[in-house]
Amino acid sequence: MSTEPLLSARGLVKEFPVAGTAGLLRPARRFRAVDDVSFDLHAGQTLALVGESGSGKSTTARLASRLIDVTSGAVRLDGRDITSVTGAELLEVRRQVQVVFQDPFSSLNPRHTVERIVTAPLRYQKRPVPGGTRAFAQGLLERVGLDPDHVSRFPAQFSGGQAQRIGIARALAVGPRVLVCDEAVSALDVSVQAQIINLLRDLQREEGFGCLFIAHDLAVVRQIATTVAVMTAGRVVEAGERDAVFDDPQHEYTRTLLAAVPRIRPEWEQARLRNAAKHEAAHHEAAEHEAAEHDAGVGVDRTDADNGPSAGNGPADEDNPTEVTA
Ligand SMILES: Nc1ncnc2c1ncn2[C@@H]1O[C@H](COP(=O)(O)OP(=O)(O)OP(=O)(O)O)[C@@H](O)[C@H]1O
Repeated sequence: MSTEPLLSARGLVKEFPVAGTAGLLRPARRFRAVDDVSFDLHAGQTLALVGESGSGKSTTARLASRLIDVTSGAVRLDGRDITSVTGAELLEVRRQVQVVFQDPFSSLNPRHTVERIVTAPLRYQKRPVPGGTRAFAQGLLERVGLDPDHVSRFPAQFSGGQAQRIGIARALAVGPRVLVCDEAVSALDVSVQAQIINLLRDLQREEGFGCLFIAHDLAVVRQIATTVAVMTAGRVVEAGERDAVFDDPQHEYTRTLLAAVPRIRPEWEQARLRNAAKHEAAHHEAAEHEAAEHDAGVGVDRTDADNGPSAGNGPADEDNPTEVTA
């Protein structure tokens, strides 16, 4: 790859204090969750971080998006170290690097309309909403394949897949250059996962963002990744082009990980997937029905949607209740 990376990490280390180890004479012990991780992400490409639970993928993603601070190492956006920027510069990093979380429902405020949710990043960024909040929100919904007339609905009126589309719409609102998807399809049924992956691929083609895609499911990674970094115990043990890693794994751990993936889904799992797809369709229908009744009978109070105190979707934002800072 000859072009400069959009986002790069060099020697990332993150240590957390180990609870209950400090005493009067003993300093707190520290656990190294990320240990000397480096990677490059290029515009228009998807780098997947894979590995078993606890291998340090999410912590790496959080370091790369400045949701938590590094213990040491550097994260560069367009060649510029962002690990210690503050104020307006950090705000700009937050605009350029947006995150889509695993559980769409817990990352969307249930008391806010979709219109308010997807435009929150603009308020956080203190930017005007081009063309007015409603029209802008409708445009975002269209871009992620949702009905623009549903802007006044609440998260509970959507299925899991639709809710994740809302999370993606919110991330797109401020024109990010990097989209960090932290297990963004893991909570969804497999048929819905495929739809969201297609959506992400289409959006990436249109917008050219780089995508840091965190997943433990290798079948999902194979569908979306350009390059893959395999993590275990906080370290990257193998990295390279997707097909090279999948077809000719060099590290023993990668081989073990790949061997654990069933190549052909057994009949019982195919049946489960068919049922899950049916359930999702039924949920859609029920949600549609409920929403139609709601739209017809209940006035939606949007008085605080556009005028409230500067809401946003930064790490401590009310629209992102699951986000944490260390
Ligand atoms: N805030 C924290 N304080 C202490 N330990 C943490 C913290 N965040 C993560 N860890 C630990 O760091 C290690 C890596 O966690 P991380 O969530 O990055 O792994 P992961 O590969 O994303 O796994 P999963 O898919 O289960 O989230 C784990 O052992 C985890 O318990």
